[in-house]
Amino acid sequence: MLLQDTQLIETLAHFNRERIPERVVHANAVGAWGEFEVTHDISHLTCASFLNGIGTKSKTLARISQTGIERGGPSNLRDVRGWSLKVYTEEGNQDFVFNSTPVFFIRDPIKFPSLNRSHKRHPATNCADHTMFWDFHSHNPETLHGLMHVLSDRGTPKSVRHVNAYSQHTYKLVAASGDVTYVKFHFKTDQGVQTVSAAEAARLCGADPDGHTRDLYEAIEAGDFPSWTLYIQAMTPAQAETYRWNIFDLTKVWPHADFPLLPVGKLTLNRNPANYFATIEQAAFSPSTNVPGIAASADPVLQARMFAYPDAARYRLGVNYQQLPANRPVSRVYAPYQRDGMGTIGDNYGGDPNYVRSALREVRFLPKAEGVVVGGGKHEEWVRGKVEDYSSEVTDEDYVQCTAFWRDVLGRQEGQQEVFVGNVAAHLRAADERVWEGVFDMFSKVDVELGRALREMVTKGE
Ligand code: HEM
Repeated sequence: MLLQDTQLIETLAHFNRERIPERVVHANAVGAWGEFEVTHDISHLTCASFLNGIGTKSKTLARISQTGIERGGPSNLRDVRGWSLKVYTEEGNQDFVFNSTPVFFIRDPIKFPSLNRSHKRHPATNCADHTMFWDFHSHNPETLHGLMHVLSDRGTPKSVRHVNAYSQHTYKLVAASGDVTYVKFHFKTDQGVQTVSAAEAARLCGADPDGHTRDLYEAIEAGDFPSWTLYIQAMTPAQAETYRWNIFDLTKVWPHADFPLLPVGKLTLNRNPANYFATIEQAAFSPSTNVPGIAASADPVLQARMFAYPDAARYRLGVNYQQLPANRPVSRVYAPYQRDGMGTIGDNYGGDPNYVRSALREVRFLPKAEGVVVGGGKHEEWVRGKVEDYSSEVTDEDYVQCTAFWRDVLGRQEGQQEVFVGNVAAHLRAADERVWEGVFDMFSKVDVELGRALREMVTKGE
């Protein structure tokens, strides 16, 4: 064997470099191409062209993931499902990077690495560790509302076709006038929310670890296209000023009785990617990727995410990740001031001026609406506020929606309160006894009876 066998050397060398860093969270996923169609007019709320005109259709790419487990892990593990959608519009890409629970665990973004580490592997044993899971959650009880959703049977969906997706954050819709409406987005599955029991999920993790991946692929191949209906909840800035809940706190829902769901459109997934790595692994989604007419709110977690995702994409896929086929906008983007770098694809703007304000080639920028600042919207950036250290202290008010979930959601579904206590107890029993008391206390604040039932089940080992 000689080094001159170039084909051999190239083949082995390339094989050694096949892996790219997997996502630090949401590594395990399925995905598909699809189409979004506007069914209801909201042009008075947003100038986003893909949302204007009933019947307007846009191409999409969806990626539905599990948060904690590494790439290739069993698809039935209890977890929050991530739900990302890229809409390729004539004004550039619109990314929705949502989750399957209506609320998130934290509201101070610096806690995000801690949250995820407590769900992942212990630094010494390299095993999932229930003690650190409960140690984290019982000492950061703002996480409880999100946790209750995951520990109900919603944490073990039947398939990814049977999950809803929620923005959790408040976003802004911006009208052509610059007027702002605060919204929460909801994609509701048209297949209906369906779940499996904890016991069935555990069985499937062994019997069919790729179950959800195959389910979506085979449904699409068979022409049984899954779909979701997009709704918004809409609130004016004036309503936000006096609303009971801080709309920038994503541990809270807006009850539908206060802000009903308004239908907007329908998403259908109708084509499997020809190649998983090229399309789904190399896709990069970010809450900062917004078209004119959709903008981020002041939610500090959303603001932090707008840094985190492009940063992760540059690390994972390289500085030119926006040029990869899955991420490339379909509309013409002319940005000759962003060029070169590792993995440059295409003609790299040829000899066009690479500095601003050249007389050799005139560049016209989009006209700026009167009073509209970067990020869109007239309203919020004009409000004077006080800059102060952010606090995520927990008060009794934080338990109110947890209690409502326990009594009004689980309590109205036959047997679901018992299922919930059983799910929590089974998980907690595997944790060190030193963390039990804190967990009983936390659940007692939701409902005294819940705390008592949990204590009894865990301590008696029933
Ligand atoms: C401070 C809060 C958060 C931070 C710092 C954060 C950070 C990240 C990072 C670094 C990734 C990997 C991105 C990549 O490698 O391309 C990711 C993925 C993801 N996150 Fe977050 N995240 C946060 C909160 C949230 C919230 C609130 C949601 C849902 C509302 C969410 C949904 C997702 C989804 C769906 C993915 C997978 C994206 C994909 O399909 O490629 N995350 N997150």
